[in-house]
Amino acid sequence: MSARPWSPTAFRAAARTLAATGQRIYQHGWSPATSSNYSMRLNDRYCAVTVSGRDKGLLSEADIMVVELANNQGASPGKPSAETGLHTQVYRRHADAQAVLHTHSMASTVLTMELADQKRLRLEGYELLKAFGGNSTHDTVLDIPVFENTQDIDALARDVDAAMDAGTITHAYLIRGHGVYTWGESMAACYRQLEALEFLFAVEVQRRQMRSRA
Ligand SMILES: CSCCC(=O)C(=O)COP(=O)(O)O
Ligand SMILES: [Zn+2]
Repeated sequence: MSARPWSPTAFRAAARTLAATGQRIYQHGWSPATSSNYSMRLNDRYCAVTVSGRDKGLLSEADIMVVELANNQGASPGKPSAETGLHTQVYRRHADAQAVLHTHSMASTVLTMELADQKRLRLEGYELLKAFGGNSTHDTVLDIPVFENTQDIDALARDVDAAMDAGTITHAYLIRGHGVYTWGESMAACYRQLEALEFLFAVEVQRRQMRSRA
């Protein structure tokens, strides 16, 4: 019987998965300069999350720690991601969420800055929209809300929660000039969504460039 309120075996497995996933994401160029954070649920009270400021290209199991979902406090050694509150908001809200990924790609950064003061990005008509849970056709629309960037993560988490109350967030949200958050019922599902999002963001950037040159 573990003395801790989470299973050490589950923590080690999550840490391995997070380290491997982080390295994979870094290879795509979506987590430059120590940016981004990743997490996995351990149980209904705790998640494993990246330690703040770690190089994601070198991410190892030692860069993962435990935080309590109710209060964002560390429950194992380390300083949790500065954006932990955006991960715990998802786990508190969605009992079926098992993984949360946040990246800082070139495409999400350019796109959200180019969207100026628009409050959402509309993705429409793409076959890859079928990578998102619940979609079985390209003939659909995915609206991704864009929040203004802020250093007040508690306030941003409250705004995201309110948008979820209003039903305007389904699979992901963007933060202007910053990046994207997405979540899933497994790390595989979450990663698939992230990969689809990053691909479609890059497509949208390229389409805008082509239009501006025409
Ligand atoms: C150098 S990136 C600025 C902070 C940020 O947006 C981020 O994603 C990484 O923060 P963390 O505390 O998780 O390292
Ligand atoms: Zn960030």
